[in-house]
Amino acid sequence: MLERQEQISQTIVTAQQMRDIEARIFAAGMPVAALMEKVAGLIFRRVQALYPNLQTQSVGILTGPGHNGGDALVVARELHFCGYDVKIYSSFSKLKELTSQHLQYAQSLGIPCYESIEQLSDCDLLIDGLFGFGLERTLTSAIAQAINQINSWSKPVVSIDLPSGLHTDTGEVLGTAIRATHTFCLGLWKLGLLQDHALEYVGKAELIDFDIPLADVQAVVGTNRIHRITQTTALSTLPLPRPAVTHKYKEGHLLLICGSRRYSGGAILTGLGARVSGVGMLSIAVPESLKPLLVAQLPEALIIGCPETQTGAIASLQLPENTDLSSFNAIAIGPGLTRDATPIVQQVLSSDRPLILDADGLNILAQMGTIPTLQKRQAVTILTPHAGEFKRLFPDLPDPMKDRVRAVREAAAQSGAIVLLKGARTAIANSQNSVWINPESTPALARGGSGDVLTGLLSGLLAQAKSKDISVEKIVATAAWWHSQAAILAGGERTELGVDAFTLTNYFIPVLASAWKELN
Ligand SMILES: NC(=O)C1=CN([C@@H]2O[C@H](COP(=O)(O)OP(=O)(O)OC[C@H]3O[C@@H](n4cnc5c(N)ncnc54)[C@H](O)[C@@H]3O)[C@@H](O)[C@H]2O)[C@@H](O)CC1
Ligand SMILES: [K+]
Repeated sequence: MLERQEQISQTIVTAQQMRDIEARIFAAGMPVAALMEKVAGLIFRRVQALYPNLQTQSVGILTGPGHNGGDALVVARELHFCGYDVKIYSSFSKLKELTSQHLQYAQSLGIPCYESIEQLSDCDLLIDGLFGFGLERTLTSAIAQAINQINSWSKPVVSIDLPSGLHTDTGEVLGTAIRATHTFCLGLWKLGLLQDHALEYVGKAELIDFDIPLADVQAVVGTNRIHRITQTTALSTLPLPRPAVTHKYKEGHLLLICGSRRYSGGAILTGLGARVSGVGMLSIAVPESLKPLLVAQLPEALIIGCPETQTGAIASLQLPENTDLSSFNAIAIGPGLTRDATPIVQQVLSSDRPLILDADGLNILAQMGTIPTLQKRQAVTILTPHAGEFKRLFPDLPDPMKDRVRAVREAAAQSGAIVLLKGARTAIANSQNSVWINPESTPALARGGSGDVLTGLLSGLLAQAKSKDISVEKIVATAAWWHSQAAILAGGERTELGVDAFTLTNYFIPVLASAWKELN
């Protein structure tokens, strides 16, 4: 049972995939009306649990022409039988048959039904069943006006499946959309709910599991999956527990190349991010003048002072005796480098080591020509851009502000790299078309330096990967999960204003320790 829940919780689908899954269920013999009854019953019970004192208040039911409206009408009927004061808004002349039957029955019970949204203005709670994954065109005229009117009331709204007006895949607002307090996503997570620009409409999202057979999910989504990162997968990917007998070089040797005289903080934060990963050996190459600062902050790390350019960037990598790039399990380059360190980025790109590029590492790569440069690499490359860096790296690809998942997928396919596109819902793709989305985060992370911490953390985990047979994309996903969970914990204790990047690094181990305790 737990395994089923976990698999359902990891799956994200498009509208077409959801349609195909439902088609299989109906073809196997499940009656459409029975499924609607079952799903709406589950929604009704969640509404009751969320709003236990509503019996004295009134509930407005917004119904559209399709089965999303049908679901809402079943909820209306159940609330009515439980003694709730229910009102229905239905303004469509043509309804799907099942929806029409439910409306007819609701009216026969004496539930009032209105064509004007104004009649619901005194309701205490609204249930949004206008459109679900069947919405296919931009909303206009009367229905768009009704939605705008509803939003202007600022009442609690529970949206069924999706806030009406959102595109199921891109999360784009099609004209206008309901701003929900809660969204009860039905059966499987819809992709649009995990796209950045949908978030201000979705409210608190939860999944209503209605027992979709896993075989149908598997048959439709196959290997071309969009994964929702969960605590379970993240924890199973971490290099824990360690073997009883080991030593520091067996637990990963990481090289960070970062910092300049102008930007020394980036090097410190990347180092602190790597520290919390638990990596066995940490070496940090910085311009010579930064060495004392780094030694003071990270006494356990081997700080490599390198010759500097006139501007204070690293001029050449001067590794210790008996060490070359092949001594490291992973290399990360970028934070605080400045573009004057271009030759160093070129040097590490031509190495055969797993490589993480961030910040100026990405800007330098963009100047070199992202795709042709990366196609020459044999070893794994991970890019961690925000939207602006993404556009510089991949100027010809779809705008990451519009459809982040499509953008990151194409970037990975064309470059062969694993691409982590930062955002409120960070999306990660590999060149085999698989995608991972981090479903929880906090705006507390929107400040300078938090990306440097992520780069350090991710690099430290990647360097330790040798000791466990786990795919690199899962490690990237785990780093994104851990990073945001630490920020959520920090934000909960200190408010969203209290999570500067340095403070953030103190929350990684507490958040992990409590998740690990829960598991064991
Ligand atoms: N098929 C089923 O039995 C199940 C369906 N479910 C519900 O059914 C929903 C999907 O149902 P449907 O496929 O009927 O789709 P929807 O209920 O999302 O709406 C589709 C209807 O809206 C119309 N429409 C689309 N865009 C429009 C626009 N811009 N302006 C005006 N009308 C527009 C379409 O012509 C169609 O009649 C899910 O979101 C979910 O709520 C769930 O209950 C699970 C089971
Ligand atoms: K809806």
